[in-house]
Amino acid sequence: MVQYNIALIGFGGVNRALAQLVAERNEQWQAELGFRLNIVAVTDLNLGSVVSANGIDPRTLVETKFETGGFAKLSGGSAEADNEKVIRHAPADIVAEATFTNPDSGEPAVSHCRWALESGKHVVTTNKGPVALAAAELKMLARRHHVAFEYEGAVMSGTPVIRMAKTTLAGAGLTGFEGILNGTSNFVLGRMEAALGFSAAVSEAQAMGYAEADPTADVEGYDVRLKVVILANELLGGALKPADVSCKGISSLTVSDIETAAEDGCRWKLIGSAARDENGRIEASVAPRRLALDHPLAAVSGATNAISLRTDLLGAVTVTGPGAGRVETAYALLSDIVAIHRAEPARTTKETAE
Ligand SMILES: NC(=O)C1=CN([C@@H]2O[C@H](COP(=O)(O)OP(=O)(O)OC[C@H]3O[C@@H](n4cnc5c(N)ncnc54)[C@H](O)[C@@H]3O)[C@@H](O)[C@H]2O)C=CC1
Ligand SMILES: N[C@@H](CC=O)C(=O)O
Repeated sequence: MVQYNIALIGFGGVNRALAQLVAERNEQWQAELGFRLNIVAVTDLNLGSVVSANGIDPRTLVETKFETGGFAKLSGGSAEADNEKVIRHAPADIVAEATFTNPDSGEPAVSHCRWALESGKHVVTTNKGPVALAAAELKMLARRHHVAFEYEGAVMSGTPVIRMAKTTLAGAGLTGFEGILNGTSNFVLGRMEAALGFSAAVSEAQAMGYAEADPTADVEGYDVRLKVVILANELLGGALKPADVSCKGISSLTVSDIETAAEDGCRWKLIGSAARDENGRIEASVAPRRLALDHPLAAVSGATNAISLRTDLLGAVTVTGPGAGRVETAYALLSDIVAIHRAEPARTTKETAE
């Protein structure tokens, strides 16, 4: 039986959903994917940390109502998150980083990834900060330590974009993209179309688990800006920083703007885009746009995202699917683990007797 020991860093919506999936689907994964997951460590700023080489029961993790510092009550638990010690020394093969995204420095998530890679552990993350702001360093560390740095969920949650474009569209001549890349703002715009106020719509998005810890990042476009940087650098060979991407969010749009657009047969959408010109220069932006209803992105509703990848050989290839959500994003972590397993199963798997 192949089993990966996994450490969860940050125990909010996404990693909690991953623990729930482990509780429910390990047998199915073993049969279909050829491995199972064993949670050996969890840290969270509010809850503390817990480490157990034999594994922590995922049902206990998801079903217990922990108070602040509550992991101290578990065997091997502490009220302190102690991230560096846990990441460096827990007996994990894979570290799943899902703490909050810091759009300015990427910290502390960049350090979490760095500690894991330096100690020979694979990293899977949904956190946009390390990917947008420190990908070059973290990829170099991963190569040096013969481990993987995977981050499919950093863009469009569990909907495959980064790996799909890099592998399945290799050679198609990608020259640019435009898309709806933030589930919260698209959800908010839809609720405002139904005449709900801006703040109430944002509160609904928070309750659904779509929004960032600080939803300003969603509605001011900063989250999309990080995603545009990630896609431009990963898919168009850019070396963009957030400051290279002009950025405007949806917070200045009023219900009246939205009604006027509807009267004109249009709909407001927050669009992230980038294009490479013939000199190799990349222009990238984030801005609300009034789209005619027959535009391919106009019908994308709720927390759904969509991206049109412009290619030389195929024209536009459009992918649509969930752009946010706890389980949807936890699936992205699983897809990263599947990629690690398929790439080099002999490198890190632990063969244990059944
Ligand atoms: N929720 C979603 O739909 C998506 C989320 N993401 C990203 O995934 C990450 C996790 O998202 P959620 O689980 O929804 O966020 P969340 O806010 O529900 O959970 C984050 C958890 O990290 C913990 N945390 C914060 N700083 C920490 C630290 N220094 N050490 C240990 N724990 C710390 C918090 O206490 C919280 O429990 C974020 O970076 C987010 O941007 C990416 C795609 C979609
Ligand atoms: N807050 C983000 C979550 C995914 O990145 C969003 O709403 O899209």
